[in-house]
Amino acid sequence: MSIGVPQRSAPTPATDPARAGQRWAARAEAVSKVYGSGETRVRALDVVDAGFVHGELTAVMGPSGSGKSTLMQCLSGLDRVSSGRVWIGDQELSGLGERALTELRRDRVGFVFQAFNLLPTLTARENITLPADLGGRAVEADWLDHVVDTLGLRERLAHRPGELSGGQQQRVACARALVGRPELVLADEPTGNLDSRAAGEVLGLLRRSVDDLGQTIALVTHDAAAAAHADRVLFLHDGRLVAELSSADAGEVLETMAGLEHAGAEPGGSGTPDLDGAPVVDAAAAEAARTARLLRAQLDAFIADVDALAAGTGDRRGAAL
Ligand SMILES: Nc1ncnc2c1ncn2[C@@H]1O[C@H](COP(=O)(O)OP(=O)(O)OP(=O)(O)O)[C@@H](O)[C@H]1O
Repeated sequence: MSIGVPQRSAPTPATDPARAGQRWAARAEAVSKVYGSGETRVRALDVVDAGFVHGELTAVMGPSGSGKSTLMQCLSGLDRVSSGRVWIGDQELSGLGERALTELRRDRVGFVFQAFNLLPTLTARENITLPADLGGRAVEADWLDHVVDTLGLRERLAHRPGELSGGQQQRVACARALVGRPELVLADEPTGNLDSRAAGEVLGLLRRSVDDLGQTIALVTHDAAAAAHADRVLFLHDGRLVAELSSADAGEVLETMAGLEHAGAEPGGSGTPDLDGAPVVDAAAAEAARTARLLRAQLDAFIADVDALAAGTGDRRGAAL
């Protein structure tokens, strides 16, 4: 498959006739995201149209710096788009204030990251129910049982993270993301810290959570074997959506990635400077900024919960902590 570098992304998901009637868990329409200004200006996303079909596992691939994490952050409202529109289900994000965005993230989006982000002093069960406990929502016991059994965690519920393997910790993080039945789970390099056996286990359970639990998952990965678990694979290059594969095997994914790198992406590179000769933004700094934004969002959620508690609507916090 040969990959050119098009001037614009693939057809708008909402208007593409081939996609008529699809139910979108999330979509981005003509989304651009620009970081910085002047010489350090970087166009991380450049008029991207991308949709995530309800009940499917969609992988997002592309060379380093191609905009994968930025797309995930814009989709989840962790970052504001510079232009374009984003929906979670039928809720458009652009008109929402910070508090409404925080609540939408908490109630309708589940996150799984490379670092498992479990609280070390809580048991696996307490970690899984923490978001619901913080939000003052009851956990449906039958659903919790179903998720725990699907993920093979029944025997580990009383263990703390330090007593679990990396793969088991990531399964707990997946259960935490799934138990609230979010519209969308965003999994950003969830197997990046795992050995190949544990990675295979986690990918298998993400697949089962789509097939058996009806979940919608967006999976950011560098690994062609991981992307081969997906129903569709979207490829970003220089901030643009440049290719899409359905039910691809690892060989087809690798071939497409090779085409992208041949088209001029920097493997392991660190940016798409907007101006010729502009300084390249340091990837570690971008990662630190991303972590800071995530922590900020968690803090916002915490503050919103405290406000709810003060208003008498969030009475389960004490039980969790
Ligand atoms: N907060 C930020 N400030 C400035 N530039 C940023 C910021 N976040 C990302 N970038 C830049 O935007 C571009 C896209 O970054 P992004 O992290 O989305 O890429 P990626 O495809 O996820 O890369 P990787 O595979 O290395 O994680 C890069 O050039 C990056 O340096």
